[in-house]
Amino acid sequence: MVDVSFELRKFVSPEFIIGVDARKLAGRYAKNLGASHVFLVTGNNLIRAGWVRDVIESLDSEGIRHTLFADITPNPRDFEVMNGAKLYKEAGCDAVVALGGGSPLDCAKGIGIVASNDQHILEFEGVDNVIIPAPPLICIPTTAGSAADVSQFAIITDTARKVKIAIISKKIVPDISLIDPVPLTSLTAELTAHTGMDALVHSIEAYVSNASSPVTDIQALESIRLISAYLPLAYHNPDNIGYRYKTMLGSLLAGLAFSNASLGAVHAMAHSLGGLSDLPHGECNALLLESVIDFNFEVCPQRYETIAGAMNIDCQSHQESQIKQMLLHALQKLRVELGITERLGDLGVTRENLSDLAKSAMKDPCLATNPRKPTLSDLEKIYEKAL
Ligand SMILES: NC(=O)c1ccc[n+]([C@@H]2O[C@H](COP(=O)([O-])OP(=O)(O)OC[C@H]3O[C@@H](n4cnc5c(N)ncnc54)[C@H](O)[C@@H]3O)[C@@H](O)[C@H]2O)c1
Ligand SMILES: [Fe+2]
Repeated sequence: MVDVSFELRKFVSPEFIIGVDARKLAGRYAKNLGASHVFLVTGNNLIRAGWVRDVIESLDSEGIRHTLFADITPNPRDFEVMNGAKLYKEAGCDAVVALGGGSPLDCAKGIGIVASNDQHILEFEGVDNVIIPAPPLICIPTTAGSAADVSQFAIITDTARKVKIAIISKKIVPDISLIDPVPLTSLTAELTAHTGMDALVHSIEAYVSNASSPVTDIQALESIRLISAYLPLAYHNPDNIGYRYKTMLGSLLAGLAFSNASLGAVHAMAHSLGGLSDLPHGECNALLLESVIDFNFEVCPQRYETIAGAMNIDCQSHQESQIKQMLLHALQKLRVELGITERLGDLGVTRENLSDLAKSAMKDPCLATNPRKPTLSDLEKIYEKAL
């Protein structure tokens, strides 16, 4: 039998440029992609912080027109994508540039596929349901979190069903990602914490995923090392570009890992929570992570021990049960240091919500790669532990 590590595997990633001021290359890369009129998808905080102005100046300097679209909320909604696609067509755009956290980036991915396929965004739910490629897409992430700029995922809220759907397709991998640590300096401490924990959960879930591979393992472990060491430093020193760069690098590596190894129960359950109660995605992940590890640990203790090692926890000569407690304790300490101390109950989730939350998490495609297969009642219990 062939060792599972030698099996043929395929990986997708966009072309990416990483470094200080990468955002200012938007015009040059849009020109390389043949753009003449860019649809610029972003959010109001990014306009206020001045990052959008930098991108517009860069487009102007190459003689590229733009139409601005910033009518987007966190946990982007289906109708926001549809409105954007309508405006894209009416304005006669031929490329998309997205600047923001995961929400504008995912919305931009959605706008692209709706515009090229003339379908409703919710029809693309699931794996490989995009037929016609989207127009050229350049992404500029402003959080060290979602890594939507390198992933083959887009997460959109189905407002009728109150769930977040996952669209997973090679056709929504951006063409270019311009990864710049500078925009991270306008993140509040709370956003730094939430988005950074999202990135850490990406790498942990990719590493224990049952679709992990030697390539994604290297990316995930280095990402865990970088984020656990530098996220607290960036949180306490928000203007330090060096620390911001390390968290951005950690987020990029996590993105490459999870885009190709997929995620797990934390994300399935966080999508369900975000759809029902519109809570910040990273915060949902942070509040569920320890309970999910408590559930998963027994099926892959070695993997979790390696994660603990990457977090600089000295596990040598400890038994499995002790290692589990040491890892959970270190994650709790990190979460508290980052000011994430509330519980799901404090955020308005009630016992009556648990059954619906568990039902919709059961249907999320991220659950398929969780190392331990949960039942509906397992998921309810995990939510309950975090309540
Ligand atoms: N596509 C994927 O692969 C993927 C992966 C993980 C999460 N997601 C999705 O991404 C979304 C979360 O994205 P996110 O956590 O990056 O945040 P976000 O885009 O939802 O933004 C959250 C808040 O941060 C603000 N913000 C973002 N960058 C800022 C900056 N540099 N300065 C000041 N304010 C800033 C935004 O204006 C917003 O108010 C969720 O919908 C989640 O489901 C997608
Ligand atoms: Fe995420």
